[in-house]
Amino acid sequence: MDTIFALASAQGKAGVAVIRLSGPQAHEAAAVLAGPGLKGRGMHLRTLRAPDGERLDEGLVLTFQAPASFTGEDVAELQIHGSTAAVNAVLRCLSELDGVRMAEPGEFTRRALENGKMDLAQVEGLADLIDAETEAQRRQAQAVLAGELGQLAERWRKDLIRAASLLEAVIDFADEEVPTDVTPEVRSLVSGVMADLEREVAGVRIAERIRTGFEVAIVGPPNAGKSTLLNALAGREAAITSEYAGTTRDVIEVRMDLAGLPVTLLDTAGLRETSDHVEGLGIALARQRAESADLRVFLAETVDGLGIAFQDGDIHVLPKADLRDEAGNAISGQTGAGIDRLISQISCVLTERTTTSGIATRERHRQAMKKALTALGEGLGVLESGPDMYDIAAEELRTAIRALESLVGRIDVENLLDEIFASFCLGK
Ligand SMILES: Nc1nc2c(ncn2[C@@H]2O[C@H](COP(=O)(O)OP(=O)(O)OP(=O)(O)O)[C@@H](O)[C@H]2O)c(=O)[nH]1
Ligand SMILES: [K+]
Ligand SMILES: [Mg+2]
Repeated sequence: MDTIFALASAQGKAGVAVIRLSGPQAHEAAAVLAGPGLKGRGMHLRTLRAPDGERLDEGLVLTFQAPASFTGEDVAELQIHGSTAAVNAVLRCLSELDGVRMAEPGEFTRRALENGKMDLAQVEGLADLIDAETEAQRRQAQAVLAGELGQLAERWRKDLIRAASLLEAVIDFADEEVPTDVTPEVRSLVSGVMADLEREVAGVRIAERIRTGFEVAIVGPPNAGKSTLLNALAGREAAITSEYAGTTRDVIEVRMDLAGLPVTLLDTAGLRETSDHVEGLGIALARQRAESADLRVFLAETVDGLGIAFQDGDIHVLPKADLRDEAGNAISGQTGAGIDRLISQISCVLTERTTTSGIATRERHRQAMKKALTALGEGLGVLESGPDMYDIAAEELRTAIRALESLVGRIDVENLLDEIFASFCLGK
C-alpha cells in the first residue's frame, strides 16, 4: 500500500496550511522532514527541513496511529504556514521520497471507506458537507455524515432478515406439522419497513432540493419591475433594467442564501402577446422555467391571463408600491418596500416543505429504496398464496435486503466509487 500525501486545506494564502499523509510510511516520511521521534499519537512543534538540511518552515506535526485515524491508517498532518511557496517546497520534498506519492482526489476518504471508518452514505454526506453553503445544507449533510441513513438501513435489514428467516423455517419444516402461522408477523415486519421506505422515497425530492437549491421564479407582465426586484433581492445588479417593456429575454439566475435555504432566483421575460420573434422565444422560455420552478412570485396586478398556472404555495405581490396610495400587498424593488416580507414569505413556504424531507438525500438512495419497495410488494403478494409460495416470497425479501445494503455500500458499489470520488477535491 502506497503512502499518499496532499494539501488538505485550500490552495492560496492563509494563516495555516495542512498537509496530510496517510499510509504505512506516513510517520517515517514526516520524520524525514521533521526529525525522528514521531511514533504513536501526538503533537510536536518542529522545524521542517529538506534532506540537505535547508529550513523549509516551522510547524506542528500531528501523528495518528492506525486504526485510530480518519483513514484507518497511520496518518501524519503537517500544519505549516499558509504560504504557497512553503507548501510547494514541503510537497516537493515529500514527492521525492520512495514509496510516497501524491494522493488522487478523494483518496483519503476512499481509504477511510475501505477500512470501514465510514459507510458509502457517510462518504456522500462528507462530500455534501464540504459543498454546503447554507444552514439547511449543513444540517442535512451532518445527519448523513453521522451515519443516520446507515442506522436506518440496518434496522430495516434486521426486520427483513427476521421475516425471511421465519419463512425459511416454515420451508425447512415443509413435511412436518408447522406449529404456528408465521404470516402475521412477516406481514407486519414487511409492512413496517415498506411504510418507512415510502416516507423516505417521498422525502428524497425535497432533500435533493436542499442539496442543490430551490428554484424561485419571478414572473409578471413587462415593466412590472421584475428585474429591479431580482437585483434588490440579490443585492447587486445581476439583471439589466430599463423603462423599455421587453428588456429581459434570457432567464437570469442568481444563487443566494435565503434565510438559511439555498435558493436560485430566476428573473424572466415579461409575459405578453408579442410579434417580436426573439421576445417570443424569451417568453416561451420564461413560461417553461416558471412552470418547473419550485415556487413562483407573481409580480402583477392579477395572476390571471399570464399563461402560467398559480400553484399551491405561490406568492402574489403587486408592483411598484411607491406609486400606490395603498401599499398593502405591494412591493418595490426600487424603494425596498415589502422586500423583507417577501423574503420571509418565500422562506416560510420552502421551510414548510423541508419538513417532509427524510434522511435519504440522493437519487441513488431513492432508486435503491424503490427497488426494495417493489420486491417487498411482490413478496407480500405471493405470501397470500400459501406456504407453497414461501420460498418465492423469501427470495423477494432477499432482493429487498440486497437493495438496501447498497445504500451503505455493503455490496455492488465498486462502479459507484469512481463517480462519487470524482466530486471530491484533492486532499480529502
Ligand atoms: N416607481 C417605480 N418604478 C420601478 C419600480 N421597479 C422598477 N421600476 C421601473 O420600472 C421600469 C421597468 O423595470 P424592470 O425592472 O426593467 O422591469 P421588468 O419587469 O424586469 O421588465 P421586463 O424585463 O421588460 O419585463 C424601470 O424603468 C424601473 O426603473 C418600483 O418599485 N417603483
Ligand atoms: K423593462
Ligand atoms: Mg426584466
